[in-house]
Amino acid sequence: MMVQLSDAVDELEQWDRGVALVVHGMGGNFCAGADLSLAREHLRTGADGRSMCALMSDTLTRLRRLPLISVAAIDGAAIGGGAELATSCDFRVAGPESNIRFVQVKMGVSTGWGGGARLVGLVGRRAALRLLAWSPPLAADEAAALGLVDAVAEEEGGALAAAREFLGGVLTQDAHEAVRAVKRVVAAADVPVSDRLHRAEADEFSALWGGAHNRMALEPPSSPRPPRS
Ligand SMILES: CC[C@@H](C(=O)O)C(=O)SCCNC(=O)CCNC(=O)[C@H](O)C(C)(C)COP(=O)(O)OP(=O)(O)OC[C@H]1O[C@@H](n2cnc3c(N)ncnc32)[C@H](O)[C@@H]1OP(=O)(O)O
Repeated sequence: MMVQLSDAVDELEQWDRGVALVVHGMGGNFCAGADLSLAREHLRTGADGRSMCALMSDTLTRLRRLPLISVAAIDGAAIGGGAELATSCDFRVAGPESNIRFVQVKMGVSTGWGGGARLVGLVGRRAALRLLAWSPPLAADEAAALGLVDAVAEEEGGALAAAREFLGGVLTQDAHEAVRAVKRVVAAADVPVSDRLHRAEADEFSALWGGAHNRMALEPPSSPRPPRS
């Protein structure tokens, strides 16, 4: 999935007539983060963790810098890397029963895909630290109150339709080139800072990935693991 996402962003970078993008999940959840089976079997060391961060940080940064207005349509769970993916979009629209949870600390790591730095930008320093260090599951209305979610759909399963509605004004006005231009202007504003912060975040992540706490947290639920909350 990580490679497929990177390939999809490659394609979107070539889409010169587009104005908007909605990122959504399938099967009732937005995204459950990294594939835990893959991580258990094939991503065992800090060096593996660094490679994963390099790919995902690059992919999500490129997604964020596309000259398209991007909206994450969040029904169900956005967990771990899934929460980081949600922060890489320009806006988030969530179903009323959805939840966003940064479980990284429970997994024995920090954020590593640039989501920590983006979260500070979205909700501020104190709220970001609370969401990252305590890992509470964040309900849609609480996320909206923090400014992490921009609109809450009327019913669960309705995030995709609500995201389209949210974008309505941008899609109907005859100013595609101008919208792409303002998105490029906004995206350029955070380039030097975000590149430096994302490298530091990947350093923190890879120093912890593959460590004892992380290995235990990656075990299947039937095995002993640290409590999540
Ligand atoms: C390296 C990045 C790192 C980070 O930065 O944090 C991560 O992203 S680590 C991954 C963090 N994600 C999780 O811990 C997700 C754990 N999963 C859940 O909380 C729940 O499964 C869910 C996503 C909320 C869905 O719950 P529900 O609808 O009740 O379904 P199930 O729990 O029965 O799950 C169905 C099925 O899917 C498997 N599953 C779920 N998440 C993952 C995952 N991340 N990787 C691989 N497989 C996952 C789950 O094991 C079930 O499988 P089966 O038992 O075979 O049906």
